Amino acid sequence: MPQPDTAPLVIFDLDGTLVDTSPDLVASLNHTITAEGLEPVTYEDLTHLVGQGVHMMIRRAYAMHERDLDDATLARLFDRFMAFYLDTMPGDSHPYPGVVEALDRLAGAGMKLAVCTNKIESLTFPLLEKLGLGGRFAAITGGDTYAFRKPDARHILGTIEKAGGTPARSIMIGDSVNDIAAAQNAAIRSIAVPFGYSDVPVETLGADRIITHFDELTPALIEDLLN
Ligand SMILES: O=C(O)COP(=O)(O)O
Ligand SMILES: [Mg+2]
Repeated sequence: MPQPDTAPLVIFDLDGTLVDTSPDLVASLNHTITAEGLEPVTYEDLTHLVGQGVHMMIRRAYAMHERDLDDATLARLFDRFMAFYLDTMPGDSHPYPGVVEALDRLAGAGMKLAVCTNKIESLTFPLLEKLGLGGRFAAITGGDTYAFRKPDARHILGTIEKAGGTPARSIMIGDSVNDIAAAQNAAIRSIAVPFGYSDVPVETLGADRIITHFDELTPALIEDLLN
């Protein structure tokens, strides 16, 4: 049984929650697909493309343009995307307003922090490092850390275990259906943010709370949701 005084663990999604990566995701994807003669995607398209990693983003861009994509081309385009994204990282990507202050506030109150993202580790780790956020988390898990990823509950449960937390004292914060469904599947509390890349209104996701700015993310809110 978890002890009631176990430190809360606050788990963050990355793309569209902690960091606005949209300028660089769009630029890297367009660098990749326009070389194959496809029209560039727009920022509005991004909400339908992100969420399940780079391979899926390329696949969805091809599907959007009604173009076939064989496995060998996908592998080549993945390498092209990775090279460009890593080379230009962090580019224009930046933490959302109030993120750093919120992380300071929660850590200052003795809470643990973690990242659970479907972005693969080889992109997640350098991005967090380059933005100066890397050292703040008890655990960082990516879309390829396990053989499963959000919305699979085991991605969140694995993150909690790695961070030394307990499900009953953990809360997931994310921008998309993957995050809130994963939290529900893991039977933990969740908070949704409306400024990320959801393709549906976040009000429809069934999160326990919606915050519109990180200023609202306080130790008192976390304790309130966990009680
Ligand atoms: O990179 C993706 O496709 C999604 O990443 P996220 O889980 O951090 O939103
Ligand atoms: Mg996200």
